[in-house]
Amino acid sequence: MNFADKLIKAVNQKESHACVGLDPRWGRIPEEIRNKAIAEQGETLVAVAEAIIEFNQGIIDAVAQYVPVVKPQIAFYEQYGHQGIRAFEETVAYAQEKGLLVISDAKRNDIGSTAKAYADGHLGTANVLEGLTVDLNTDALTITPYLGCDGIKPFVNNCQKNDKGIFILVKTSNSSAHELQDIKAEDDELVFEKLADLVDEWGTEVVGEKGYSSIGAVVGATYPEEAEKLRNLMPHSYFLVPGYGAQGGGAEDVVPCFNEDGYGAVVNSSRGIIFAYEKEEYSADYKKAAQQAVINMNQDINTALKKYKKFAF
Ligand SMILES: O=C(O)c1cc(=O)[nH]c(=O)n1[C@@H]1O[C@H](COP(=O)(O)O)[C@@H](O)[C@H]1O
Repeated sequence: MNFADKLIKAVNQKESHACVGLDPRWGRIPEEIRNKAIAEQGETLVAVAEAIIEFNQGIIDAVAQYVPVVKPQIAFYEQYGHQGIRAFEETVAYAQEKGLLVISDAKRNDIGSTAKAYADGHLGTANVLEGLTVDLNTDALTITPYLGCDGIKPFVNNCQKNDKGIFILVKTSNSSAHELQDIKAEDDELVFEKLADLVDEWGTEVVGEKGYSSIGAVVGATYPEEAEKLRNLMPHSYFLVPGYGAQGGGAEDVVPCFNEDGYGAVVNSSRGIIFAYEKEEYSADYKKAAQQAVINMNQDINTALKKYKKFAF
């Protein structure tokens, strides 16, 4: 099944457009988890990996019933070397075991021949031995577009071949996004609009039964006006929408990322969910807090969609 169809099926099952970002920060993992890992493994990177794995598994158990997809950002793992990568792999495997789709947020790209290695590692099978599986193998991957189409093709090929998805950075959520993305390109079109045209074009071969392509776009919740334009430029692309919660984006801000059919975007929140236990209004138990935060986020988004879109849960 095409990735976009898989995503929509999962969205329908959970009645949720939310994505939980698994971005663990050592100092914000509950103290009892950190202390236990250090007691068992000493002050080592093995302890760091064990703490991350236990924390993530707790979050996954708490939210799996309520969201279709999770997004581990690989920077929070690879900073701890091979132990961090082990934690990433075990997190991905656990999430998939619990029926969640996994977007690997690794923002990859390179010249075509190197991009193929990235594509095979994250969205396929490294071509070494028959039957060898790759533990980084996720359902979708974030991609930077800077190198042009030869760096994109290997990812698109693997999406087609292996029913995977990609989300290409089009309009990012950060405050300096405009420095490059809003530069005027040809015909007064801005760079991010030109990118949107390309994403739409790259997606034409990978459209699923529900009318959405597996070639998606990253569009920040912090730019609702631009999102409206982008929705029109890429009617068949699914959007990954970061910036909700900790970066200030709210439910009304993400509405323009959706089509009238009530689909077309998954909204990510990382810190707002996984560290909800630090806030007074939530339980001090990090799992209960994450679960409540996700329930609130679903309600928030579904209510806003009901108000503005023809179809919604
Ligand atoms: O590709 C992304 O996911 C991404 C793109 C973007 O434009 N902005 C953005 O914040 N992200 C990621 O989305 C997550 C946002 O985390 P919170 O701000 O904690 O919700 C982080 O993993 C970011 O790396």
